[in-house]
Amino acid sequence: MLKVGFVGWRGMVGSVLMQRMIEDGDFSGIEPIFFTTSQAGQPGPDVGVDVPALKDAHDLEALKALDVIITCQGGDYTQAVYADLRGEGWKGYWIDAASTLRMADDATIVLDPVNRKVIDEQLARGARTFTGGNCTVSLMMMGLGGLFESDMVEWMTSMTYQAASGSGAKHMRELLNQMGTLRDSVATELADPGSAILDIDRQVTAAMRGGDFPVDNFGAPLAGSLLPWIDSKLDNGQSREEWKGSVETNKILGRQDNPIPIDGLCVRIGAMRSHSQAFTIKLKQDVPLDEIEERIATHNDWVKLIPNDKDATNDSLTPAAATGTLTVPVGRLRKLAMGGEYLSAFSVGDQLLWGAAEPLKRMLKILREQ
Ligand SMILES: NC(=O)C1=CN([C@@H]2O[C@H](COP(=O)(O)OP(=O)(O)OC[C@H]3O[C@@H](n4cnc5c(N)ncnc54)[C@H](OP(=O)(O)O)[C@@H]3O)[C@@H](O)[C@H]2O)C=CC1
Ligand SMILES: N[C@@H](CC(=O)OP(=O)(O)O)C(=O)O
Repeated sequence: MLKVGFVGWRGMVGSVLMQRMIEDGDFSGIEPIFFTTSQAGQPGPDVGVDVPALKDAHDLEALKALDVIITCQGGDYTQAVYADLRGEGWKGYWIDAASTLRMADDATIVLDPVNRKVIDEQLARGARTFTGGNCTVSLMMMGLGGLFESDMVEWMTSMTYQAASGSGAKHMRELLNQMGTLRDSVATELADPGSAILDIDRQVTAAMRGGDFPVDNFGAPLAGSLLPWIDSKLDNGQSREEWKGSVETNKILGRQDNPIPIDGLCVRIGAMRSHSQAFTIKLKQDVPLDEIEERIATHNDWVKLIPNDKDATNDSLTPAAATGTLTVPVGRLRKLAMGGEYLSAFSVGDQLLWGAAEPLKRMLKILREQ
């Protein structure tokens, strides 16, 4: 029976992973061992099978006894442990939600509905390090996988609308506190249908700019506003999040030698946990729209084509509709005014499911089938 160690299982991404594994009965047939950086010795979680007390996540001897380690603990933990573990000769499988190792030569980015072939090739070569992709990248590829599979894309831009959860649990709380503060600042006026909307707007703006507005985590108002920068700045003016869109997509597709140009702007908005993206896609040829729709809709079991009309779009192509589901709706498909080779599309997806936990969960399953 595979001995599988879980690190970071009680965090936000880890909790979603636990929930999905319990739902699908993934804990039966493995020997799960839970690790912590702060609660060693405490009882392990209830996952439907007996588990030992929590072990110290920095205890290399305990980690070396494992066949597989799945970590959702974050990049700092990976930095602290991975190289030492490999340095001491550990040959187990490392499955990681963090970005730290993604672009390393010996790491494979996993998104098996899109790149199962790449994963299988890497396994056959003896690869032992697997990482989940960036959330916007994985969600984009789940939605548009059919276009990549049929090699239709010459280049693409992705303009993102990313949820607060991508920054972590504290940020989700702060977004709600910001929303509440704004609402509370005009509670009296809102209760009076006769009050002037421009007065309400002035008060809300003053509250947003006020010294006691809660911005400790985001550093700026997000509720009632947006933040057009995610992650650090690179020398070429891209944000790191924007850079990932290109390098990770091409690595997932196994075409680093012949990359598809992909670029865009990544923007944080006041959604809770579903990322949205607007795409401009330059096709290699003027392919008819019904063929494009067919390719997209039949690529995997989770993509859902949304008709390009107002009711269907506002009903099904939103964070409110996609959150908590594995469905990746794709819509607003139409040819742009620039010509038949220019396609627009819009997609949404839960960034904690396909954007983080689900590819890791499925990679463990692939290992179990080996
Ligand atoms: N957030 C996201 O959207 C995505 C995140 N990732 C990656 O996953 C990593 C983890 O992200 P995320 O899950 O958001 O991180 P969290 O901050 O939610 O959890 C990380 C760790 O914090 C510790 N912790 C301390 N206090 C608490 C508490 N009150 N509740 C739960 N855990 C607590 C836990 O470790 P311990 O038990 O050891 O104390 C936990 O494993 C990221 O750093 C990133 O590398 C990847 C894709 C998307
Ligand atoms: N940066 C992403 C979340 C994330 O954790 O990405 P990565 O796994 O690439 O570090 C966001 O803010 O939405």
